[in-house]
Amino acid sequence: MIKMEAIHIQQGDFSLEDINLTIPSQAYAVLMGGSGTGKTSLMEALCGLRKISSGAIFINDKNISHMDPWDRKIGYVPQDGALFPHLSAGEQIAFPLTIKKTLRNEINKTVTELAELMEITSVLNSYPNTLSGGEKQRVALARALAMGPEVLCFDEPLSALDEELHDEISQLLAKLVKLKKLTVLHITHSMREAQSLGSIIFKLSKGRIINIPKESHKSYEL
Ligand SMILES: Nc1ncnc2c1ncn2[C@@H]1O[C@H](COP(=O)(O)OP(=O)(O)OP(=O)(O)O)[C@@H](O)[C@H]1O
Repeated sequence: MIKMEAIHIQQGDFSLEDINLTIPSQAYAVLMGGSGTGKTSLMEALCGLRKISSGAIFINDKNISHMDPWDRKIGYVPQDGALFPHLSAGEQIAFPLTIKKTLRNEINKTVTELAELMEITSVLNSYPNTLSGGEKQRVALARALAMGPEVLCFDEPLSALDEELHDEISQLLAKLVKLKKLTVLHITHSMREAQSLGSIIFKLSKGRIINIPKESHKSYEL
């Protein structure tokens, strides 16, 4: 379970105050809301990439508010995947494990397993500039899974993909999350995406989190 309690974020003139969000274990939560409402900021706070001024964040009742990002057991796929241009696909997947000084043979085993799962074994030695859009997303996903996370965070993971690829990666996300029994927070502007993947849909609007009941997803004005 993810619990964000009374979160306050201040950055320049923008602030979020008293944000409360609960996502049950193994739920697939989708976060929607207008541009600039603070969705990415909230996700980055959860991942430990943005400072919170006050409040607390729990994962499965453990207070992670002051933990380093790599200790939070959260896999993060930022907007556009954010692959490192100078690392091969295999090195990208190995990266979080290298930071944690994992043994080389353990790293190799994880990279091999994740590459098989993501069907990217043939491109492990390729660099991002030669990967297709779908391959890049698969590498970013594999990298997010490398540390064996309990939670996955996706920031608009499908928005840059064409329709065919959108459906392919969308199905892959749904499959992975079930297989690995993960709890998910996924940001999107697409209600279609939210409806097809989400078990819970939240909207961030005017500094408040609103839970959109499942039965009213279709008619809800975003
Ligand atoms: N480092 C920063 N310093 C100051 N202001 C920032 C910083 N990062 C983001 N902001 C501002 O915080 C607000 C929220 O940004 P954020 O990226 O969280 O919104 P968002 O809901 O994810 O938007 P979008 O849907 O367009 O991606 C915006 O007004 C943005 O300009």
